[in-house]
Amino acid sequence: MFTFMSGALRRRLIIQGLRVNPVKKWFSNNLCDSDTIFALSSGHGRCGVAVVRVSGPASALALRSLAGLTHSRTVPRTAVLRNITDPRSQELLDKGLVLWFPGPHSFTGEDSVEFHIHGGSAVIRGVLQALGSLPGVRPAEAGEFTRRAFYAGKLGLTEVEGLGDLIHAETEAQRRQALRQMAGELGQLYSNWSQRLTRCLAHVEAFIDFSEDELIEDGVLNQVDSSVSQLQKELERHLRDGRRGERLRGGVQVVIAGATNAGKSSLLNMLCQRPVAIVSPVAGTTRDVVETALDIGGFPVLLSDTAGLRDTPDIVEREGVRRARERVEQADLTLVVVDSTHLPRDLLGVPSFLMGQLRTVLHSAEAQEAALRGCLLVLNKSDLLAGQQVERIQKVLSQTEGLPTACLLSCQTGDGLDDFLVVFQKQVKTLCGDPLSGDPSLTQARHRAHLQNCVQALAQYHHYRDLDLALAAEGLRLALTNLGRITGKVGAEEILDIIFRDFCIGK
Ligand SMILES: Nc1nc2c(ncn2[C@@H]2O[C@H](COP(=O)(O)OP(=O)(O)OP(=O)(O)O)[C@@H](O)[C@H]2O)c(=O)[nH]1
Ligand SMILES: [K+]
Ligand SMILES: [Mg+2]
Repeated sequence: MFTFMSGALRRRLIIQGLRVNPVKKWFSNNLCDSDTIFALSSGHGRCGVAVVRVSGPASALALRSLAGLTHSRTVPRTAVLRNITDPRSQELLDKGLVLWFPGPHSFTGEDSVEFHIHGGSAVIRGVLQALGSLPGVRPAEAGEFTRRAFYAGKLGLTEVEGLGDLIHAETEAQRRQALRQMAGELGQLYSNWSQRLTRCLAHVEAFIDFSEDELIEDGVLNQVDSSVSQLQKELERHLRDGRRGERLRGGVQVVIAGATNAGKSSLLNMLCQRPVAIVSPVAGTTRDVVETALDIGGFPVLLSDTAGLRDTPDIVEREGVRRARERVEQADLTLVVVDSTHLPRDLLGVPSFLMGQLRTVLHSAEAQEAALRGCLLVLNKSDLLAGQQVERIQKVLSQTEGLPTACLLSCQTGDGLDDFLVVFQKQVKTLCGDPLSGDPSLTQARHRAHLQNCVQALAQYHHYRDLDLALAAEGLRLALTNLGRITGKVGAEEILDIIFRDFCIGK
């Protein structure tokens, strides 16, 4: 469309900082990239095989010194079984597999070597010390391999984060989400938005520069308007995801709450299958928040048991109750536990009794609809009910509207546990969403903040569009900067520092 744009305008865009990459400056200020680095890349502790990774210009030297291989005569990316010796003493350290990855076709983009050795601590120490004795070779800092890969353009920031998440993934669903992000789907989504925005900005700039000379077709700005509105819609939809991706990454916060002695700690112990919390007939046993991580059908859950809610003169218990309330406020899902032997004998009174319990736990006069959706009722101690009572209660509940799903169970006998788990899993799954379907999810608060700024900046465009086109363009530029911060195209030093700091050595 604007073939004339290539000259002056493009230069201006570059001067205004759109293509300048501050990452480079930051990198050279902070770490010396001419060093060759090494680290144990497999886990610590005794194991069958350990992987030691080397990256940087002296990798060929490491290959020759420890494995007696000349890089030019070694087949790239192919394992060879070699004696591994200490170059200082020529002492045999181990016999293992050696792989040569000449740059740029390596993870970091630099020359790299991998030593797959036996996992004993003396073997590992010997090889690491031998590498450290070579000139220009030093131990890697946390996350340095990934940092180099990022710098070499092998990974975008969202992919780096995906890789970090993959390393830390503990459940199936977390692994799926992380793999998807690492493969670049989230990065692609954001890059696509960036490209569209860049185009919009270029058109507005062109309009500013050339419309007076009538070199520009009418309707260009209208086109930009509709592209920006469309982008806004997509961004807002992406943001309106109910925090599913972030929840799946960090774990669903599930809080067990209710009156004292309802059996909250018993429920926690039953779900974890170990005695995490103290159970006793003494009301007010639990005071601290007791937290454990669980895998519920492939989804991560952080389950917290809390102090029983009651008024008490005991200051320690009162603090426990305060903490319990705080947790309930922050919870994604609250399991409200009720001692079912306390249900009114007249079953018609059951719904209003339960509503009263919910109000106490959720701490609002109206147990609001939204709060109720994040709730499950657990009617515990069903073993103490007379035979037909269970069915009668279930019947009343099935005919009542406006209450959250209720499950009758016994933490003593395990009756009703399977049905409860089905309901529980379903709720957790809804809260996390399916990591494989639809657009990839937003996984980090960092992305959310930048995207929100981006939406605001787009609003700035609309606001100034008819008042001052230069300010409107500034809105687009700001939006673009924020998208760039997510993918690392516009590097802010602090962001990079945080991301790489969270990595382990050797990754
Ligand atoms: N019969 C029966 N007893 C139960 C059941 N669940 C818990 N109990 C008993 O109820 C008492 C209280 O159980 P806890 O799990 O300590 O109750 P809690 O809600 O954690 O109590 P606080 O921490 O004091 O608020 C204990 O004596 C448990 O053995 C159940 O399903 N059936
Ligand atoms: K108790
Ligand atoms: Mg307890």
